[in-house]
Amino acid sequence: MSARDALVVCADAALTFGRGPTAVVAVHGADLSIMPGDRLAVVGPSGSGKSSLLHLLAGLEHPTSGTVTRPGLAGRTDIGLVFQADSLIPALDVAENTALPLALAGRPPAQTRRTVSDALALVGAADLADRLPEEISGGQAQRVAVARVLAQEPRLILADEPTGRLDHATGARVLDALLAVADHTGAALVVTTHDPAVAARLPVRRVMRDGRLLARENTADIADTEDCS
Ligand SMILES: Nc1ncnc2c1ncn2[C@@H]1O[C@H](COP(=O)(O)OP(=O)(O)OP(=O)(O)O)[C@@H](O)[C@H]1O
Repeated sequence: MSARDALVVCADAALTFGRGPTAVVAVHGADLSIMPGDRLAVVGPSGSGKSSLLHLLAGLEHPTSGTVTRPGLAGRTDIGLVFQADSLIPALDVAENTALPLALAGRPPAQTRRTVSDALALVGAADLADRLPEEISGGQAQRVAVARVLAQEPRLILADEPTGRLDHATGARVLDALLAVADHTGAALVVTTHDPAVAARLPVRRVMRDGRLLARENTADIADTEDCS
């Protein structure tokens, strides 16, 4: 696969918040390519710049210097985002929340219904379809957020601390759902986490420390982050 096949390419991409003496460099010149089918964990302690890097990949932030390009993506709809929590719309039930990207894209309701029920079944949330977000647990809500991404069929899934507020067992189910959805759709998957156990579920790991993206699969550094959540 060549660089032209990359979904996203960060070339010396930096992100600084503010100016002058109070400026915070959240990401120092990061070089990173996300290729189709990649499964990548970005692991590091709180404040190390993981979310900022993910926002650069997603185009939610523009690099202060360097570049972020998306040669292999047609547009924002090719990117599915999963955040830490609270991403469901309270007034919509689980099925409606899952259908939202499709409804916004103008997909016919009959086709949407089938996709939504398949997506909810894949993440183990089929029985929650009629419930409101306030009637389900945090872990269930995260699985619904993952189902919503599945319905969107993106080429790249970016998940920012998707298990951050969950206990280990619940977090593991959310990660199962993310991996199942990535496998089902063939999407590349990038997960940020401060939890080495979550990072260990993905085949490639990059450590972030003080805004710097360290070398691939540096397991000693991953172990070092264990107490830094
Ligand atoms: N909008 C912002 N304005 C100013 N500084 C910011 C902003 N967003 C992030 N930062 C700073 O950038 C640095 C990196 O933050 P970031 O949220 O990317 O780290 P993180 O590793 O994702 O941490 P966490 O796991 O706590 O979310 C931190 O010093 C943070 O305070």
